[in-house]
Amino acid sequence: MTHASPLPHRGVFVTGTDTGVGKTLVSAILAKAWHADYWKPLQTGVADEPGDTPSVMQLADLAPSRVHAPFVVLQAPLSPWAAAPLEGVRIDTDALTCPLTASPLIVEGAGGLLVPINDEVMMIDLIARLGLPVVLVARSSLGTINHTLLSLQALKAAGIAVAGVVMNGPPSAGNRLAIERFGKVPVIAEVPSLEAVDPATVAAQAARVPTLAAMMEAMASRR
Ligand SMILES: Nc1ncnc2c1ncn2[C@@H]1O[C@H](COP(=O)(O)OP(=O)(O)OP(=O)(O)O)[C@@H](O)[C@H]1O
Ligand SMILES: C[C@H](N)[C@H](N)CCCCCC(=O)O
Ligand SMILES: [Mg+2]
Repeated sequence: MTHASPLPHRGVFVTGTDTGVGKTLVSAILAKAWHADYWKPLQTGVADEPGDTPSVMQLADLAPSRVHAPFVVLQAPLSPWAAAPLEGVRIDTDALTCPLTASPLIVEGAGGLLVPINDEVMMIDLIARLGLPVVLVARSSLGTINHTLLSLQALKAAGIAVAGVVMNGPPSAGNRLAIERFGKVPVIAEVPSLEAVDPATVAAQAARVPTLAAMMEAMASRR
C-alpha cells in the first residue's frame, strides 16, 4: 500500500484522556458524520476482543475499502511497548505513515498521549509526526477536568493543534465550562450515555457534530 502523511485538513487523530474513554465510539461517530475513512495503526489486546477496526466498520456502516488495516496487531491487552516484545515484535514507527485516502481520515490512537509505543516513541510523538490535528475524547464525569487539562497541556507543549474535545457520558455543563475556559479549546460534541451502541445510535450522534470544514475553520481562526 502507498503511504504518505496527509495534509492537516485531511482528517484528525482521535486520542483520549485514557483507555476505554470512548475513542472508538467517537471515531465511528466522526467517520459517519464526515464520510471519512478509519485507521487504527496500533491495535493491542486482540487476544480478548476483535479490536476497534471491525467495531468502527460496523458502527459507522463503512465499506471495507474505507477501513485501513492496522500497522501492528498485538495479542496482549497492554501498551504497544509492553505487548510487542511478548511476540518478538519491534515496532518501527519511522515506517508508520498514514494511508493515502480520497476521503478524510480518522486515525485512532491506543490509550492516551503518554502510552509508549517502543523505547523511544510515545503516542504523542507519533501524533506530532503524522501531522493531523487532534480530537481529544474525555469522560464527562468528575475528575475529567484534571485529566483533560493535563492532556491539553501536553499537546500544547508538543506543538500539536487541537481541533476540539468530545465529552463522553452524561452531560456536565460545569465540566464543559471548565475545559473550555481553562483549556482554551471548544467542546465540539457531547455524547450522552447510550442505551445501545449500534449503527442507529451512532448515526443519531453523527447528525449532531459539526462538519469537518467548520471545525477546521474554527481551529484556524483561533491561531
Ligand atoms: N456514550 C457511551 N454510551 C454507552 N456506551 C459507551 C459510551 N462510550 C463508550 N461506551 C462503551 O464503553 C466501552 C469503551 O469505549 P471505547 O471502546 O470507545 O473506548 P476506547 O477509548 O476506544 O478504548 P481503547 O483505548 O481500548 O481503544 C465500549 O464498550 C463502548 O461501547
Ligand atoms: C488494550 C487496550 N484496549 C488499549 N488498546 C491499550 C491501552 C494501553 C494503556 C496503557 C496505559 O496507559 O497504562
Ligand atoms: Mg478504541
